Amino acid sequence: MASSGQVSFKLEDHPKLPKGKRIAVVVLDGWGEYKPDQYNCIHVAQTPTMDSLKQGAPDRWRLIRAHGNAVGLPTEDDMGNSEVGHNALGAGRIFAQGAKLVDLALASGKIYDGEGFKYISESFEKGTLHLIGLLSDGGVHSRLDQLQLLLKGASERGAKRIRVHVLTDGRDVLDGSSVGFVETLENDLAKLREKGVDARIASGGGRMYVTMDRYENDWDVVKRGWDAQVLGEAPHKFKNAVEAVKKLRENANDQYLPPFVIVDDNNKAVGPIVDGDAVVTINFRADRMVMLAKALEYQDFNKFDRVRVPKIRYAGMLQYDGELKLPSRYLVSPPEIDRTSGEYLVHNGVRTFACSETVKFGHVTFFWNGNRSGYFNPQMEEYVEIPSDVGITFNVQPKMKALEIGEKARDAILSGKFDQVRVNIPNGDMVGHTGDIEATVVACKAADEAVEMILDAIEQVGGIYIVTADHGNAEDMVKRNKSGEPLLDKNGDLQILTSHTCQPVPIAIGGPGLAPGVRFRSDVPNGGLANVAATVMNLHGFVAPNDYETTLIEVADN
Ligand SMILES: O=C(O)[C@@H](CO)OP(=O)(O)O
Ligand SMILES: [Mn+2]
Ligand SMILES: [Mn+2]
Repeated sequence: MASSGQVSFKLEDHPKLPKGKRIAVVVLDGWGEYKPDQYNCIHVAQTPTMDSLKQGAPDRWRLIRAHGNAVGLPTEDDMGNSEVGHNALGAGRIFAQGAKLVDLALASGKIYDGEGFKYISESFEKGTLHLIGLLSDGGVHSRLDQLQLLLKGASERGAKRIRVHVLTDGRDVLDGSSVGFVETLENDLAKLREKGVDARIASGGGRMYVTMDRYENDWDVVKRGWDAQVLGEAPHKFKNAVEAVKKLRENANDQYLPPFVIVDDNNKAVGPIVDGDAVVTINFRADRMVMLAKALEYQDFNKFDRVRVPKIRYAGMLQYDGELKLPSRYLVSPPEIDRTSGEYLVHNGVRTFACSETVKFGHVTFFWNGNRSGYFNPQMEEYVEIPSDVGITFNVQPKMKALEIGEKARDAILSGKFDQVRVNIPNGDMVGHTGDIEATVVACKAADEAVEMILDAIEQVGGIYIVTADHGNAEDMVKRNKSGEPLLDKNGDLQILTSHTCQPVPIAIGGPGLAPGVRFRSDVPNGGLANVAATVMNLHGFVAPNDYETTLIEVADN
């Protein structure tokens, strides 16, 4: 690719496939393939369009891998997620992802030799080290064991006063598990205190209500976190974090716990962030940390009144946005996802339209383009964001904006202004995360209707479609034992699975513009999301770069 230090973005013509077809690239979020039982909401829902793709031409529908090593995660037990899924879909290669890079940096100790750690450690003598992030072993945004290692490593390297600001999960792990995670953390902090380190939990709140908003859907979420973490103010005050989580769970689940601060005997917050302190946001995943990173780092900031802006040394676990260089300091270098398919295609004349609603908008833009904000070429691309509903859990509005996304995609296809129309349809995932099975069934139906609308438009213009998903979610809503039987909790209730899964996802190609003889190859049995980019490039009439994962399709002579 690289010639004399410069990347050539020119793609070779495909020997058999024509250019100029209009192509819809549809990503169903959280739509895996699993056995058809009553907890498989995709199976229960009426999904005639997706069913017809599956039951249609057998060599134009298959399953691909969307979890573990196939998307650059540390182990085969790691479920897929939107970040790594869309990265793989867009970049056409498998990059070691944040989870893995942080593991390696912690294991080798290199994390402590980097610029980022040196920078924050200059505050250790006089200031407090604050660690803010998601507290679970979900492995999607962060991992408890990484936090534990960092606590140990930082205290061994001079951090004398440490405050942890926890965000409870219940989305990548079972609801209710936050109590156990906070207990574990409290034990670790107690051990540090025995060694003379003044280490405590300072504040907390549920990830979906405090701090971890994304794509600027609702700045109030970040403000609630700021007030607790930085200002030491929250509607709920407790002496002890385990007690806080247990009490607040009486009225909310882990994802939505209201903000709380831990106070001392004088009712004073034990860990506001003040001048001279160091802050690390411990999530490796970008989307739900970027907003807080902006609030912590930007001098000019008007999204909410920060009241007090402490002079701190701030580092992200990773750099979250390569284009914005945000945050400017970080402990571990992010994956260098370069030469994404989006960048190649605009250089080769492919005009692109991308759309989703706010909560998934960055998935088909930012993640698709290798964690990069903005256009490669504004003359060739248009990205449309449909505002998501704010302040609700999506089980009350399970249709979300699927219809609107379908309409926008349809109009973009019919307009003739674009060669690729790319969408993410969020319903299976966003409603699946609520654990509400009935609502998730409604969600899957709505997603299917959006697909139908897009395929109709492709039919009208003689185009091609490629329909796939980024990882599983709605196809399995219960926790199961090894033989696949649903597990009950100690009260005899079903254990609802709010998280993603390790299931494969479907991929289907078709449409009147698909050249005769195009079919899935049989010699890529382990194909995964990273094989999709080369496939899409072929359908646009190009051969993918040599180092891309191989295409899933071939053209049979007939
Ligand atoms: O909501 C999120 O942040 C994750 C789950 O933690 O889901 P997705 O990867 O589908 O965005
Ligand atoms: Mn997703
Ligand atoms: Mn999800």
